[in-house]
Amino acid sequence: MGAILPPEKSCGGKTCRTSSSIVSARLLKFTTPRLPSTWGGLDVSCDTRGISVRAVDLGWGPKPSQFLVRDVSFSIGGGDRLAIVGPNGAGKTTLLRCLYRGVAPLEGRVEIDGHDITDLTPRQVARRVAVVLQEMPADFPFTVRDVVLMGRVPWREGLTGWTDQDRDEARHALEHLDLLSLANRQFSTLSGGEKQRVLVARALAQNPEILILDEPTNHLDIRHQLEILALLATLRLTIVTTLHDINLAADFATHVALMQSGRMIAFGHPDEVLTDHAISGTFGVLAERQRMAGAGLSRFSFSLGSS
Ligand SMILES: Nc1ncnc2c1ncn2[C@@H]1O[C@H](COP(=O)(O)OP(=O)(O)OP(=O)(O)O)[C@@H](O)[C@H]1O
Repeated sequence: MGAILPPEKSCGGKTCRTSSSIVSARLLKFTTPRLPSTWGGLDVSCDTRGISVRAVDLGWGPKPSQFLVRDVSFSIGGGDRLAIVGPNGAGKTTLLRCLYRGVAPLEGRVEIDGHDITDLTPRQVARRVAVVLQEMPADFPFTVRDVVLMGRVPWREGLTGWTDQDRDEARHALEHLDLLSLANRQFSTLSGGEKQRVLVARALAQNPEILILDEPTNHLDIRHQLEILALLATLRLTIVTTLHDINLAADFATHVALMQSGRMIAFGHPDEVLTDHAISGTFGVLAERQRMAGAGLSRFSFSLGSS
């Protein structure tokens, strides 16, 4: 199946070939078992590239006698998309925290672009890694534009105000997430799905090389789930995301990590990791991959049978 290449356009003074917004992301078919690899050759900030992420024997817990994740090792390259899947409480969010330096590992290390993340300053990390978490700020007395501009904080020098570049990057991100019409709305008045898109826009305004997301499809209806993942799949960033929807993970990711009880029990290509046997055993359900008529599509169906 051929890739759909959006036309080149000028945005923020740069020429980019990118899905110009989430609206055009709607054109991207998200029903294929695997996104065509050429879709990964597009980006939002036009000149950004993803960088590698490596975890080596990683372990963390609130105290040394209580590890919540342990012995986690994996490696992905620049521009790869890793989906972390697993049951509730498996340690997915905890692993993400280690990856963006939200906590310091008790064991092992995380490397980005070959550098131990603990050797980098918080600002250096913030310039390379953007994070979209599940928790939403409740009463946030800022407009959508202000929230997205906050993504530019790591790039601010001293006490200077926002630069033209900051405003351009924020506008660029708003445009890509189809949020320009909401730019002057108070963030607190938005729906859950709209807030989610704003937080993704804020992360993109940060101009990161790695984007880490915790359940980015939470709060989104089916259409917006497909749109946001299709948009993310066009980025040239390295993406690490947790996803509860196995079918979305299979479609979106170049790599899948399966977590159970704080351990990464499988890592690799989605077809290798997401097998009936592995999903059934890990989630305690009866999972069955069903081939769909035409186009070589397949989908998991789930039931509460004995696994
Ligand atoms: N700071 C902490 N102190 C003690 N226990 C914690 C802490 N943080 C998380 N946990 C526990 O560790 C386990 C893993 O939590 P985590 O949020 O990483 O799981 P998850 O796989 O992301 O779950 P979910 O799919 O429900 O979001 C859970 O049982 C959680 O209650």
